[in-house]
Amino acid sequence: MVLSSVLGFPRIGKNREVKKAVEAYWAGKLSADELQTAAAEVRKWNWTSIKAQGVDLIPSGEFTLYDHVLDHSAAFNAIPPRYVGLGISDLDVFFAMGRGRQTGGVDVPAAEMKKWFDSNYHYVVPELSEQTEFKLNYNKALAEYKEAKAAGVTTRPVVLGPLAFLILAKAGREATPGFKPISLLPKLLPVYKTLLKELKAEGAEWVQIDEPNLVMDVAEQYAEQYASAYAELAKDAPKIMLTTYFGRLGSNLPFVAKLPVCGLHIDLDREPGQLGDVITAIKDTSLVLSLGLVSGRNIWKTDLTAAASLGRKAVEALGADRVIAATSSSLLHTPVTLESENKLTAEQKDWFSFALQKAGEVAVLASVLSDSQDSKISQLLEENKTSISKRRAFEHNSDDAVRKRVAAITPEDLKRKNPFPTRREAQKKHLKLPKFPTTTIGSFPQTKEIRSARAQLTKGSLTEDQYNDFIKKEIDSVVKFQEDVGLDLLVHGEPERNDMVQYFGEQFQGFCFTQNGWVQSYGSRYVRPPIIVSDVSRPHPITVQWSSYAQSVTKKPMKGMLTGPVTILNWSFPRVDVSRETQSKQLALALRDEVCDLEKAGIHAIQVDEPAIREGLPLRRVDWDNYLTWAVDSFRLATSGVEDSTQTHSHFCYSDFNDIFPSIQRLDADVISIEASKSDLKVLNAFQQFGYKNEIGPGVYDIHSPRVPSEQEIKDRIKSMLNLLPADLLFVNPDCGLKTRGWAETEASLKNLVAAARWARTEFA
Ligand code: MET
Ligand SMILES: [Zn+2]
Repeated sequence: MVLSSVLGFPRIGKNREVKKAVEAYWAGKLSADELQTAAAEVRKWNWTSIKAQGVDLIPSGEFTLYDHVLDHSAAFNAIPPRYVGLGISDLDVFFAMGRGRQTGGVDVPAAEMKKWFDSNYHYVVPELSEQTEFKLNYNKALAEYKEAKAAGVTTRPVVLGPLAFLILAKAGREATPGFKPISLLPKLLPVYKTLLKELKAEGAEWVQIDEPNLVMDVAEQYAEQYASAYAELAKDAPKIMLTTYFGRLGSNLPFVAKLPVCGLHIDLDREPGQLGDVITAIKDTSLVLSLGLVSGRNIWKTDLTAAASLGRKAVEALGADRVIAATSSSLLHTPVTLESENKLTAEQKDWFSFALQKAGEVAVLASVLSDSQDSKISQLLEENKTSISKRRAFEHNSDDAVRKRVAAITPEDLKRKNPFPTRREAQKKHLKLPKFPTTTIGSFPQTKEIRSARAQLTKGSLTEDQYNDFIKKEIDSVVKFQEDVGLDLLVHGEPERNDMVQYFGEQFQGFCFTQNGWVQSYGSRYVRPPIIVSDVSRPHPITVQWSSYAQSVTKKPMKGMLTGPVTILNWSFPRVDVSRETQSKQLALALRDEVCDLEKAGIHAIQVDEPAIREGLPLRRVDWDNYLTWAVDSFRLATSGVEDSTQTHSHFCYSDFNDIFPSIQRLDADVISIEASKSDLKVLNAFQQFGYKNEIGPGVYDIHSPRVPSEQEIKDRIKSMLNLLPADLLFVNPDCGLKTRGWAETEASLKNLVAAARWARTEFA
């Protein structure tokens, strides 16, 4: 019989219970016990709900209060020395690593965060060195397996594999130069062995071990380590389901097929084409093949008929007992349940399926593949066929004007009028910025008042006019604040935006929105990605009224603020009937009109944020060029309609530039701001090495943490930046927007930032 399985479930709670509990705990309003109780309730709801959908293999252990990679670091005692001996509880150490801590005499920044493969989820990067002493501080997989059992649900525990853990890790500050985390594999394996042995002793039949790096080029060089590690682990463990996702095994398949595990999971949502090769490679083994047929990354209802016909190939070749119908990856990238949506039309609701509905889909698929004679199953399959054909009919309704405009794009549309040096002179005259100009990345604290005004507008208790007046007052005070603090290039603060992507989606044609479609981005930060459902266009100017209002209340230059085409695409749930490239170009054209309108309205610095360009990078290098070409072209299409004197900015919240540097250069933004505060400044070497000539603002402090950087810290930062970058190219700014911060720390931090920039002006005059 074909079994069904879910690889992981959203850990945020149906009503964002986890966010609420975690933040209440941080605020001192909830005790640690109360927090754990709230978390346990969410876990129980997840398990019992997945079970009620008829799923056979239900995940446990992947739940987290912050990040699942951080859970592993904490459980394995991979705690960097700066978080040890602080005299705080283990739970607080865990949160200190995730978000930094600055209370009661303790002052530690957060550990580095990175994007999880090509998703918008961020994990906390493990930091290892020769001194790391792995031990199993606690067995989370075991604890949650038992907890589920007590709740009446038998689960398949999930752990992140040892190779993944080490490949995702970085060398800590204590490590000697040249240290490679992977060298710790022999020291780490005993911990995994204990963990797995305990699971087995407790009766766990299967364990899901995630090794997502197996879909990347990097895995090939570790073929031997995978082999020896799994040979070791398989000795005394539940049956291991080696789990890959987000891509194809490709060249790694030959060695993966030989690993001594009991099952292999592959992603057929992203890479349906790999099924044939995988079947051939494992046919003569006894491996169980888990088919990722239901997308863990998107929200479209699965075409069950198509999925079943793909699945049938595996059943025919391997037999039903060796096949599992599964989600392609963990469902943590999808919202919890469609049941929470009351505003979507019946037509729209019928297009989608969220995590809980996807659990139902794998159960139906497994029944179909097992040739179930159950009339309920055939009825569900028929209903699914009807939904899918209705959606196809909708998809065929295109916006011809938009399609024609995309088809008519010429190389000239992608070019500024003159090269950067010429533009720079024009901009200097126009903007009159001092040396080491200070600016921010755009957003200022999104306070309770702002959120409540927005909620009142939605409810109708504030009229549109009242709301607009409120936003204007907000802009007044943010502008005044920046003048008082002494910043040079101002922003309006983005108070009108619920989210940098959602806001634009709401103004564009072609999007649809959920009320509760929250997805975890990092820690307790969740986003609600818009859904692109049809061709995209801009029916009217969007930000012009706010930016020009802001400019009207100050003499200092105002920077307009837009979200870039690639980021809007990557942070939305895209269509699957049209290529991402086409969707990106449609967005770029809509934004190009907005950029030109801003310029016409007297805004001469315009920032188009592309923080998501990098995470959209395909996982295999051979696929990079194609993506980078259309991604960079989209940015250029959006930004190149302006005069030389208009300064274009872009912003990225990451710092690993080396491998995509030529593309960053090809964006040809006049100024870019990047994250450089949490990582060391090695990143700037690339700018030096590649001869980057445009202006650049490497973030001087980390805004993801409430910690206030001292003036001295920022001066030191600037000083070390100047070792690598010419003084006349340097902007001074934080490393990202301030929307998640409070006013008190924002004011203190920016005052220090301005003071440090002023010091630099005299010091390096
Ligand atoms: C995630 S990048 C954020 C950029 C945006 N302009 C902001 O300041 O919030
Ligand atoms: Zn950012």
